[in-house]
Amino acid sequence: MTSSVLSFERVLSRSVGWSRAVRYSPTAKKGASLARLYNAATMGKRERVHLVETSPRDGFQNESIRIPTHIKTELIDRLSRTGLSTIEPTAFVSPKWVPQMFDSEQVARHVVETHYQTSGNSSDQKINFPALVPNVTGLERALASYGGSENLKTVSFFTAASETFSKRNINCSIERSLENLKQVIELANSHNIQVRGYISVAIACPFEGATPPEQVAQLAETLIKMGCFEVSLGDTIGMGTVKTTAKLIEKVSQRVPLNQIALHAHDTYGQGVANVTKAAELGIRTFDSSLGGIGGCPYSKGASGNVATEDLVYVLEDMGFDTGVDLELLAETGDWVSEALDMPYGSKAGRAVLSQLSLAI
Ligand SMILES: CC(C)(COP(=O)([O-])OP(=O)([O-])OC[C@H]1O[C@@H](n2cnc3c(N)ncnc32)[C@H](O)[C@@H]1OP(=O)([O-])[O-])[C@@H](O)C(=O)NCCC(=O)NCCSC(=O)C[C@@](C)(O)CC(=O)[O-]
Repeated sequence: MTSSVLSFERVLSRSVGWSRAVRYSPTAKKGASLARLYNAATMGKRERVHLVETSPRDGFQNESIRIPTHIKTELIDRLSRTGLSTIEPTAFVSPKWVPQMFDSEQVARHVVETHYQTSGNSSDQKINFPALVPNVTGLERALASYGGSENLKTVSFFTAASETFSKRNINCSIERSLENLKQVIELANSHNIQVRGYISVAIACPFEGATPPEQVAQLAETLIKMGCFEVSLGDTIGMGTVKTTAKLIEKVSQRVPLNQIALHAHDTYGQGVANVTKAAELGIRTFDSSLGGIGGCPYSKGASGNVATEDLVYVLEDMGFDTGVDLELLAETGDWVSEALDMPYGSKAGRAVLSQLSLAI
């Protein structure tokens, strides 16, 4: 059965590529179930790329309306069923600075209750839910809300490549933020928690202009030497192009191994997918993204959303990578959250998948 289905799709794939063939065969419903067969048949054979879903945190933090906690938690629950292995649920920053994070404790508690203890669903427990923390106060809050390091496996710390952005975002110099990181790493190490490091404005800063790649490379090396397991390069205002992204990766990879570098692309100038594609060609295998491309940074005027997760799944699968993510479920979730928040659904790939599905009904 499986082989005949696969041979049917093999024919289609000659013209449009495997992943598209299985997804977008003449009957999209059939295509979707064939996609699952294809994924099962090729599991472990395609190189894995790791997507870090940031919509509940990065996506929501910039929204001016106060998003009810139940929408945040339902989004996390829905995302957890799509195959994503890392979902950043919330940030333990000051709600005076980012009012949307008024309910970090409740969101974290929901994650633990639903996905670690009571569900008994082992697949959910494979998901990592890292909390964003700016300092040791944030880490302490995260530890308390997650019920300890048994549940909190990873935290993400953030600093910036420009002094002005650092001051605006976290109210301190880069040097001071590294002192905060030192404290965070000390406490995290004592609990066996791994620390991821974000570097904002890695390509351009809204206040200081283009960021010299060498400056980012040095900072990235410092973060790794201090104990971060990975450094995520944030194109916070989405000004990066294929050219500047490639230059950045070239410089950073001279100091940090490629497997410890992630790209956090924003799509402000419509370059997010192209930049991720380039980075993947250059050997990056971890990408941050946000469902439906929602999001931005409250301290960077005009920074629109992250690159859409749906668009990345579409293009990376077509490049032959295994994202582990079900694009159809993702698109349905994107559609749901857009409706729940009364905003347009921002992923083109997601919209196309949904329209194919509605045609097939
Ligand atoms: C960093 C702080 C907290 C410094 O804020 P501050 O006011 O300079 O902090 P402070 O250390 O002077 O303390 C002042 C008060 O804040 C409290 N405080 C201190 N720390 C915390 C904490 N963790 N949680 C809650 N409260 C905290 C502290 O307890 C004290 O309370 P008070 O005595 O006045 O009642 C503040 O500037 C802040 O929260 N900034 C938020 C920045 C933010 O969330 N930005 C968006 C996320 S980063 C991002 O989106 C970029 C990224 C990662 O996605 C990558 C990219 O795209 O570039």
